[in-house]
Amino acid sequence: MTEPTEHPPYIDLQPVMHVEGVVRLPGSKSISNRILLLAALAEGETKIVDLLDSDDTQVMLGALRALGVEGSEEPPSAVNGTATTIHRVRGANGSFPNKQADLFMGNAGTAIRPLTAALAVIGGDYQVSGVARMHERPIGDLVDALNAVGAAIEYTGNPGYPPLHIRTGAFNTNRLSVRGNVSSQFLTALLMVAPLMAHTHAVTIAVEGELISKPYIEITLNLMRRFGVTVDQDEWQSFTIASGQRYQSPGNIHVEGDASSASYFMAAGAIAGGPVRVEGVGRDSIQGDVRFVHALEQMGAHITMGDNWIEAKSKGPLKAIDADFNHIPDAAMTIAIAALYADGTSTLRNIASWRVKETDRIAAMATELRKLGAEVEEGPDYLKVTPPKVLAAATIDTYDDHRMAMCFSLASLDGAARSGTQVRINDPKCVAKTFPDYFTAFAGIAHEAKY
Ligand SMILES: O=C(O)C1=C[C@@H](OP(=O)(O)O)[C@@H](O)[C@H](O)C1
Ligand SMILES: C=C(OP(=O)(O)O)C(=O)O
Repeated sequence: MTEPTEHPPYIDLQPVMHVEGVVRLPGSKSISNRILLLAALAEGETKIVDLLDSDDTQVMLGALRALGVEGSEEPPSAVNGTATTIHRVRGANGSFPNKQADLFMGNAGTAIRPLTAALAVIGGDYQVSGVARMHERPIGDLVDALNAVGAAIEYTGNPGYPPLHIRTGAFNTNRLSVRGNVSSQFLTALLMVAPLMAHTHAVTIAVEGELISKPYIEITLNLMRRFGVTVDQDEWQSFTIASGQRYQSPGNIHVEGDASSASYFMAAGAIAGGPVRVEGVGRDSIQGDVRFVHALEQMGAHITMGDNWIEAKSKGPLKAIDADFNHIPDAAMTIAIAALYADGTSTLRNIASWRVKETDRIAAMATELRKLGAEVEEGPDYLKVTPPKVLAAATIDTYDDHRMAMCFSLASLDGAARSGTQVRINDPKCVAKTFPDYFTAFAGIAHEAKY
């Protein structure tokens, strides 16, 4: 593997013969950004252990700092031989000290959506923006839900999309309604701020129509509970927050490893030998993406799980899969790559949300898989992948999408079938969104083919 130099335009991955090893996962992005906001809204100081350090958490930390929320970071320390980080957030108890701020949210959906809801409900004078792609990612369903009950949010660019201007509204409602078929993050955002609207009366949030990515709502409800707020759930249709509940710091809270980041190593083990073990998530995880390994099992991989680890190894060539991946949209991208090594055509269904994420992931995946020789059929909400007999060497474009870069590293895993051709990944640094050290971790389990 050629290590990247300063701002490398690409990284070349030599064909890998065998994978084996142990990877300690970085903290979960979804859990980290939720905990940061809940800790900021809570009463008391929260000590956060093993927060993810990546672009998405840095924008959340930066925004909270700009809003006057106080915090500190301790230098990493070793606990039982493993490096551990500690962040402290002093909760501002349901408000933000700074009533005016210009907030840059990068391309972090888990930051901009919940924070927009919090700013709208708390009130002030705030500008909220992101990178160019963030200004193409929808936020209209959330803005509509909030403005319908008295928020004062305006679009300063294109209607339906950031950037936003948020001013003080006048809330007096006990019922909100939100669409759930574009992103579950809108419902997550409303759930997280509902206690701030429920001082004197209960607040119910109704979901209009279909709700996608449901396991992420479970993460939200779980973490709200850890901060002292319980939600009465009526299936996936409505959520009620009883009055008088306030966020209280749980004292210490630990961030489990990122289950979506685990998917690349689990797939590597399933494709190219293994065993590969990830540490930091396991059967106790609150992240829906751990269910990714069930899809790998269906494809024929051998999976074992402990409370806080998962291990994957190959049991022979992978079998093609035809399944609904609505519940694990992020980890499902890894299945599209595992499909390159399967014995027939795989179909990933119900993945329309891919089109409004870091890039249009259905289009990007189809284009790049074809470069490797796969036959790909792309639909509005599905992808069909038929692998080639032998993967072609290719230069993969990553569209500023961390998951494109991480997924396509797995296309180097057919060392046995390919003599000396390589995969080039353009702009590998885009992995910094959630996993800055990804390529070092990948090199740690990858054993190159020798010719
Ligand atoms: O709430 C969350 O932490 C997330 C929800 C999902 O988004 P959608 O609900 O938009 O599918 C997922 O893709 C994203 O990476 C993280
Ligand atoms: C969709 C993703 O991110 P975001 O939190 O920005 O929606 C992702 O990480 O795959």
